[in-house]
Amino acid sequence: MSNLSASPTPQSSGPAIELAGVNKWYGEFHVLRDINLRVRRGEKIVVCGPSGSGKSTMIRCINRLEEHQKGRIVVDGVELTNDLKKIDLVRQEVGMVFQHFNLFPHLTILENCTLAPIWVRKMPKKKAEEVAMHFLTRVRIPEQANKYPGQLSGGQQQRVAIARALCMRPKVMLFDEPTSALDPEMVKEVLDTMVSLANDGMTMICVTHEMGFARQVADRVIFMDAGQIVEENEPNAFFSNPQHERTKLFLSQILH
Ligand SMILES: Nc1ncnc2c1ncn2[C@@H]1O[C@H](COP(=O)(O)OP(=O)(O)OP(=O)(O)O)[C@@H](O)[C@H]1O
Repeated sequence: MSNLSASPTPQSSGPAIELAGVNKWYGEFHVLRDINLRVRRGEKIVVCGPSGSGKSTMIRCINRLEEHQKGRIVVDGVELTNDLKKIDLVRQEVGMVFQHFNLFPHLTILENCTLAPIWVRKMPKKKAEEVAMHFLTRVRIPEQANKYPGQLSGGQQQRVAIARALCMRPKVMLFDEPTSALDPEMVKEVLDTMVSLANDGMTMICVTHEMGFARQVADRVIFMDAGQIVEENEPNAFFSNPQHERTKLFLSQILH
């Protein structure tokens, strides 16, 4: 199993993800306004901003859980269009971890992890189980493999969700507030797992208000407000010298 690092070898050069002039409306509501973002391979981006600023919508557009109406989104060289084959392909390349884990409650932890590799990647069951056990070990819960999600703590369930995403061998991992539904004592165990993925070279976009995590792993912190990227910078400069009044206000609220 030594070839199963969390981060697969990139297949091509160029940015891992590119958003160019991306706009999205929910009905009349203009939720994303001209988003431009290039994410390098191996780069770690932390996205923060007030509630309702469009953070989740932006990352949900990247794996096509939401559809943008204007602009371009390119993932690993493939532009997202309405071509279903391309969408399937992109979903396989982009792992997503949600706030509320989204595990299947009636499947065991092992079955949660092997479902997509078997049905989508057409991996033989035995191999899928071997891969699943590798990643459950990677997130330090191999002994939970035969339990059901309801038998695990929130922190353990979120680590299963991370392992499940890794089993698809994604090139990019998207995290949408992965710790905000957890009790404080479980936050650290999930953040530690994310730090270890970051150290392994995984390309990551994380919507989170865990600013300690941002300081520790982010190459760039992005601040969104009212559907726009208002400010971005490397963490030291972002935290010590925010430029926009909106960013200053936000940081003063969450850092105290
Ligand atoms: N499916 C939807 N239909 C209509 N409006 C939506 C939909 N999803 C989100 N919105 C609205 O779009 C705006 C942006 O939502 P989004 O969830 O992207 O923000 P966010 O920055 O991630 O917020 P939070 O930090 O609270 O999760 C919000 O005003 C929200 O109410």
